[in-house]
Amino acid sequence: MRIEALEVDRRVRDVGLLSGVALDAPKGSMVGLLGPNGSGKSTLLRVLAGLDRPDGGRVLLDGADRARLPRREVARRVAVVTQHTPTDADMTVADVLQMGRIPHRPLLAPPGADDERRIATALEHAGLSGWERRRWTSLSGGERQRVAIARALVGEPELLLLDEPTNHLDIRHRFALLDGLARAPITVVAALHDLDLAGQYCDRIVLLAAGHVVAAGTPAEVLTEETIASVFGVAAEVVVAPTGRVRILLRAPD
Ligand SMILES: Nc1ncnc2c1ncn2[C@@H]1O[C@H](COP(=O)(O)OP(=O)(O)OP(=O)(O)O)[C@@H](O)[C@H]1O
Repeated sequence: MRIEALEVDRRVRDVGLLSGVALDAPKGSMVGLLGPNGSGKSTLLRVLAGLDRPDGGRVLLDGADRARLPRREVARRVAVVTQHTPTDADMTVADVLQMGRIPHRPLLAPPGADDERRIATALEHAGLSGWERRRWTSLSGGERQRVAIARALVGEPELLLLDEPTNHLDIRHRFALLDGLARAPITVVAALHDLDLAGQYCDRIVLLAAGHVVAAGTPAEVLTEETIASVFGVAAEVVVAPTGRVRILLRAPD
């Protein structure tokens, strides 16, 4: 599924959080939302996810205004993982993943064997095989993050919106997650803080600062030493591989 943001504005009590933001994530692409703290990444993801309404502009899903699409259809096709955990309740991991299957069942229908098979597969991909009966409340931060992403994927979405999906993950699981997402035929829009990971895995990058898009394009176009210095105030060494992947070495201030 393709998602586009056209001239999106978002205001809260007359304070502009987003202003004229444009984004285009073609079907199957992985788009990274980058920017300093408070630049508007989460705000934009919430608007893309339909959790907040834009005060101006539009969000299109495969060319159709998302505000006019039936909610259940959007819930079946689009999954969102915010920074808030999916539940505070004392549920099992299997219960949490069953929440991701709800839009795929007739209303009030109980889970079936097919749901259970899909849950087992999603847990296997998350490296959590056999964790169905573990209590959600007993999981570590990184384990919860992997379960939250597995819950999103178990609904087999065409579009996945992720807010800092790697912030609790160890380095091996960061690579495993981004590698899996880059290979999957899903469109992904993810807010990320790790410029080096974004440079290696994203097809396109949208760089925000103070609610505006300051640069958008391929990692090699956006993640230049000049742009990193001016937007983040950090010196970096950027190496672009022949594959187009970008490696970024950040330098500690003297
Ligand atoms: N409900 C609100 N009322 C007032 N200001 C808000 C509200 N929600 C967000 N903001 C402000 O909007 C700006 C953008 O916030 P947002 O959470 O989108 O930033 P971010 O880029 O995701 O930041 P971070 O990297 O710290 O997660 C911040 O300055 C934040 O304080």
